[in-house]
Amino acid sequence: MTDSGKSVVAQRTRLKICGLTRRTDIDAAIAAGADAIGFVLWEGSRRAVTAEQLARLTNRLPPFVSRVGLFVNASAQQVEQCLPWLDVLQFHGDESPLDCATFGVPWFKALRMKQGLDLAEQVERYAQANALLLDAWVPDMPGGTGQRFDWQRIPAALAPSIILAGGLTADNVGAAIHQVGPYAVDVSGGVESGPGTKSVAAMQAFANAVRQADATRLPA
Ligand SMILES: O=C(O)c1ccccc1N[C@@H]1O[C@H](COP(=O)(O)O)[C@@H](O)[C@H]1O
Repeated sequence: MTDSGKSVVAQRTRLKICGLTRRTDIDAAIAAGADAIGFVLWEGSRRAVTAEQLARLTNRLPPFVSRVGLFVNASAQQVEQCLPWLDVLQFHGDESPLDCATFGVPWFKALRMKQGLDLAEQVERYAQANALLLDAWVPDMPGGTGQRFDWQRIPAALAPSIILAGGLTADNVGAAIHQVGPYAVDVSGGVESGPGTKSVAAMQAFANAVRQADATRLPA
């Protein structure tokens, strides 16, 4: 029970697989059990897709799989042209809360965990976000670096609402779930076979590791 008297139900960890560029990889990600699939709409990425590719890649997906569009300091026009094919927006740049909320679509704000970042201040600043995504900080890189950060920096009270990202792999995601207990985990580089392409085996191994961790942490 919480202080408010509401019971807290431990939930399974949601899974987002990001940086998809091929329909075969999307089908395999969904078959592995992804709740959300991510598309990088920032041309600086080796995983970038255009709005035209996004439209093709998301055609006739099964229901209940969220399509997430990742942007880095994009113009409103760039975001708007992708909206018909997206359920959620993920912002990885210097977007203000107003920039993020302007489209009337659920959104995440990525926070890069630079040393000295005042996380409490950022949580307050982006209070209207549907979720905060925590990623590693690497100089001059907006994200997707394959680097981890120190998970001990995540306050326990914040953990159940965050999306944990940054350097996750099938080998470390179980420990991450046990240590942090995030709402969701997000992986890109850790399930790749090459620049912008995914490994079916790695996606399955990652999803299995998430389920395995949940099986040992949640009530049967
Ligand atoms: O994937 C990218 O190329 C990317 C580019 C710019 C910002 C974010 C990007 N990816 C996101 O970064 C995190 C962590 O990725 P990784 O697992 O460490 O490779 C994740 O949310 C990706 O969606």
